[in-house]
Amino acid sequence: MQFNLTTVFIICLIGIIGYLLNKFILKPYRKRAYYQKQGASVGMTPKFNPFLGDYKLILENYQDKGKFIGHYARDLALQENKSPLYIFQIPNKDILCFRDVEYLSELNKLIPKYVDREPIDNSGFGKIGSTGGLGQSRSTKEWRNRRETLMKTIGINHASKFIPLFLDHFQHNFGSIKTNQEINFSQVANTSVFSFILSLIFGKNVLDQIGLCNYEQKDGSIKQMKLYDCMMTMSDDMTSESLQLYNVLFPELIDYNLATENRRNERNNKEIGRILNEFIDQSKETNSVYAQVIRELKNEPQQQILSDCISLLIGGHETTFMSFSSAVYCLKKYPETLKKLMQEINTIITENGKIPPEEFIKNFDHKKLDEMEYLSMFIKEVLRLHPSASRSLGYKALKTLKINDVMIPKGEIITFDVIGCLVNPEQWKDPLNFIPERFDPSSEYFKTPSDKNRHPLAYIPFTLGSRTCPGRSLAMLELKVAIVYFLLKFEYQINEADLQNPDMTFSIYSPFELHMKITEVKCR
Ligand code: HEM
Repeated sequence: MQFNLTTVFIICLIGIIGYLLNKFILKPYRKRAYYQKQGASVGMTPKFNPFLGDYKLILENYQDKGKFIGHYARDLALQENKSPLYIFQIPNKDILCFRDVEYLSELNKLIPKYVDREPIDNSGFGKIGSTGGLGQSRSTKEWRNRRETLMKTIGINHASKFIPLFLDHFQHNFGSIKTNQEINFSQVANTSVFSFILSLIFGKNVLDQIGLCNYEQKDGSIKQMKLYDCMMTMSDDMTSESLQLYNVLFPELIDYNLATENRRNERNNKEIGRILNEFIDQSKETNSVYAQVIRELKNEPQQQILSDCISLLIGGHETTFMSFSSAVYCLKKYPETLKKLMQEINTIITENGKIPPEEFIKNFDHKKLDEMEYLSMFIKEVLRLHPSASRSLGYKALKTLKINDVMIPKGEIITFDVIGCLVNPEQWKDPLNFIPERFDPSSEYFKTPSDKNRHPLAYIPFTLGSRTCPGRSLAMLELKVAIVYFLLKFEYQINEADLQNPDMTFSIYSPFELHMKITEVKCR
């Protein structure tokens, strides 16, 4: 018996050691060797760090310099020795990132038949619904049908009908700010965008009608919270959890909720789902996105539509308020840009003093936004230099593929290196300089450094193809309205140290918040 137990123990130990060696050392090295053999088209960090892979650099940067994952991708993209693809090696999950337009173009032709959506990790709000939502599902016929219906309801061609609702939420959160008040802009923008998108999806005043969540705190005690606070706390929790070393080393802990913290996140996720379901069951709302989709897609299960709506909520929240923060930040960092934009607002919006700002805000004429060419270029440049999503969601190679000169094995996880494309020095002149005019065909910056027209895939803040962001039109409109609203209403200051910080940027996983002083409230 004694002997048997010892043998079993030794066999198990050898098994575990073998598993760990394979996972952390053999597999990643094999992957590197595979791509190294294929020549210079696939880049990788010069030295592989056993156990942590490229995550070591990210963690160091995150902790020591206040940098975050997006910076890592940007730094990589700016390296001199550029390759069109690179592998980003994190324990158990190597990801092949595309950053060259020709390769992207080839990849795009293979989506969705041979390359399709694969969630990179299983964490997050996507689990609130019982099934994967819009952003996590494979591109089936049913998915296409659901996506088209949802896009119709978020107003792909006439999103302007949501402007009054949007302004209501902005006025509610920004309206009471006073002259000389110091504000955490990120927080106010976050609340405004979240409450807008939640109302758009589930109905006006949803936040007042929804019940309290029983949120499980880190010490195990339950705190009753409003849905908004619950989701925000959870989002912060999940960001910090995903950077915890144990989750980095063993992503299975997140996938299968094996660590205590992940189990707690899962329980809180379910609680948010319970509150939303409860609300939907008793809601009489008929105009919300959810209600419209339920009416149109009678054969789809209610829980699938709820999951899809949550995809919209998650996809349309952080990305948009972070981009708004970047825009407001850039205006102070680049005063010439602010001057030009104010001139355009004076000429087109307030017609050189003829229309008082408060009157314009009350009767917002969205057609005037279409005339604001500089505003459009400004937002495009903000999304180029500060993309709120530094890379796409995950895709998977469904069979072995050849993309140009690179063989990609079946099962490989693939993403678009959004930030890498947006600062690609072959496509953009002075890629790190903020120049809105680069979107003006008459500007010298409109062309590539070799004086050619830019490739259509050079500009991909929302990515491209059949899985491109379904909220892009809504997002562009929201940003235009939000910026005009903010500039008509406030004068503000951002402290010099923040303006001079070259790493300050606002995007998913960014550790920064935008603080400012409101120096004048120009209208109520
Ligand atoms: C400035 C704002 C936004 C940016 C920069 C942005 C960017 C992106 C990016 C890069 C993706 C990944 C696409 C891919 O994997 O190829 C994405 C997907 C998605 N976005 Fe957005 N987004 C924004 C706003 C919105 C809004 C307002 C909504 C909804 C109302 C939204 C909903 C979604 C959804 C549902 C997906 C998943 C699409 C799919 O897999 O089919 N996004 N977005």
